[in-house]
Amino acid sequence: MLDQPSSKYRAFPPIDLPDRQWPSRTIERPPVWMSTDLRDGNQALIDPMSVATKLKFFKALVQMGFKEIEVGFPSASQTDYDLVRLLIEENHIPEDVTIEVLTQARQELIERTVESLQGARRAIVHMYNPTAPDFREIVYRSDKAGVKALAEQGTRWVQEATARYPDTQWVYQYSPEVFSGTELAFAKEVVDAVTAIWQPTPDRKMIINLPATVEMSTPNTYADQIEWMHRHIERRDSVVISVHPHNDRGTAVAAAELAVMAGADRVEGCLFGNGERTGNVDLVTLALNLYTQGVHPGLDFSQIDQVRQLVEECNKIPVHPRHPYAGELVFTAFSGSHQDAIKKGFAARVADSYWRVPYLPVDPADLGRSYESVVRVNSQSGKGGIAFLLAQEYGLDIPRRLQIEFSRFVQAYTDASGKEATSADIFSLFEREYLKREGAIECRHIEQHSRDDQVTLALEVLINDQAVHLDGLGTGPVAAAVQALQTKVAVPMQVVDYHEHAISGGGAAGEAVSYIEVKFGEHPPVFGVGRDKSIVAAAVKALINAVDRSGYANQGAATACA
Ligand SMILES: CC(=O)SCCNC(=O)CCNC(=O)[C@H](O)C(C)(C)COP(=O)(O)OP(=O)(O)OC[C@H]1O[C@@H](n2cnc3c(N)ncnc32)[C@H](O)[C@@H]1OP(=O)(O)O
Ligand SMILES: CC(C)C(=O)C(=O)O
Ligand SMILES: [Mg+2]
Repeated sequence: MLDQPSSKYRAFPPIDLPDRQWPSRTIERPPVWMSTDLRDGNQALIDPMSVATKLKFFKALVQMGFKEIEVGFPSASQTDYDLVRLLIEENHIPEDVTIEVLTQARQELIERTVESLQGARRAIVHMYNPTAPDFREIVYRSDKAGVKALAEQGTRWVQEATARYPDTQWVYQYSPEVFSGTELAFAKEVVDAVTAIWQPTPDRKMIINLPATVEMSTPNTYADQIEWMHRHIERRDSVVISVHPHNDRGTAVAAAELAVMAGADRVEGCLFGNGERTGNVDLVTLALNLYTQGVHPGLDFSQIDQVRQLVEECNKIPVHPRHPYAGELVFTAFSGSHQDAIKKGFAARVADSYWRVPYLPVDPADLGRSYESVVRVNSQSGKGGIAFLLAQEYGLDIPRRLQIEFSRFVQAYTDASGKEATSADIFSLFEREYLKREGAIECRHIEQHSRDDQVTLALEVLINDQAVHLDGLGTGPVAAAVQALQTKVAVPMQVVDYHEHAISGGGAAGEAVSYIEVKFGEHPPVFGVGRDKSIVAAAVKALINAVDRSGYANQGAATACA
């Protein structure tokens, strides 16, 4: 039993912002994205990345469209230092991409950080110091004045160090670390003091990053904090407001979205939410959330599986199968009613219209994911999913009542195995029962002649391994085949439904398939299915399959042979 928390934890106090504007805003364009996979993400890994791995990750981030990438903490790690040198010396940084590096507000670290960036065309130097009360009191044994003085002093050190390399276009980023827990008036005081020293202008902006270093409140409170800063800080037109939400409460994505509505221009995060503890905000989810609202995020996740594989390989951390957009199972429906709705949604789809497939917030094809994974069949599934797989993968558009009949075979199979039935399993069950049934009656040869609206059929069939010749006459091939076969069936046969179509996909493309539903005497109808290059042969095979499955062929054959 959990202890009573009220004497141990305090609620985060609400922000006094009665005229808050963000709740009625919408996001109409993407923020500037900054990937900190190679810094915040990397510092949280069990095995931090090597230079080679970081380079591979960096190139992939560039490919995805990131224009700002935090590549490391070069004063802390030789690997990070070497990576920065490699990126610059081997020209791996495209013209429109800016690398960023992090440093504490310590002079020797700042000097080495700036030194690592020598020769860069443009670079962001990111300095941080914690400003929240717990950090002032517990970690730094300091006070507000001391923390503010450190921010100011650090900014001057960055100014002095960068001035030594005038060929680089320097961008300064300051983070009041643990902004999420800092008194707003004090956060503003520190930020204003920093911008007063750096003197950004609208043409030479600096970045003020307001991190939820630890996520401490509901996302609306973070949005209030951001809107308050957006409305109160000095030199707002010369500042890019950036947010850096961590996910301690599991609401970083919501916090980032509301923060952008509240005035943030830029979002820092990691792919799939890697990062310290519960991670940084997930940039993939944020970007694709925008995409599904009709706003292009400016990042390319059109091959999401490849992105996921790369990140899993570099971080050595798996992406959860239910992770939004990218998880292995997120475009998979197992349950019958979901499959049914998805199948109907795909069937009703009109090209170039808005996406309206029930249960699927995004078209898997937009993320390079195939439809085959959309529907998977287990014992929770119904006819809809089974029919969907047969249609998508084998081009079989089976009629509704046949779906009901066939789903019983699949249900028996999944119940017995306790496992998922793959589309190959389902197709093989379908073949075993209909298309390649090894029954008592089999078609060997068909000859058709037409005259005066009448069709004559000559059939060679095997009944219980005996060759039999049958003739039939009718208004069409199906009627002629019924007449031919009736001589071998003990009860009257009546075709109650018939469908045929050409197969457009799968291994049988170009063939025709016929579905026939036949009533035998007073018994419930039975389906037969036939497939052949010739539509007549497909129809005859379907009828023979129905006769065979009905069980009356044996009786009829016995009678005929007698
Ligand atoms: C929220 C974040 O993600 S912040 C980024 C965190 N990332 C990292 O720390 C990864 C890389 N860091 C490191 O490798 C090391 O911390 C180093 C090399 C930077 C520094 O190492 P050390 O000098 O051994 O210090 P250590 O790691 O113990 O840091 C604590 C000291 O730094 C000081 N410090 C911590 N952060 C800052 C800061 N932002 N500015 C100034 N001083 C700071 C602390 O007050 C403490 O000082 P003290 O030793 O006088 O008490
Ligand atoms: C360095 C800062 C921005 C950080 O990672 C954090 O506060 O979480
Ligand atoms: Mg962080």
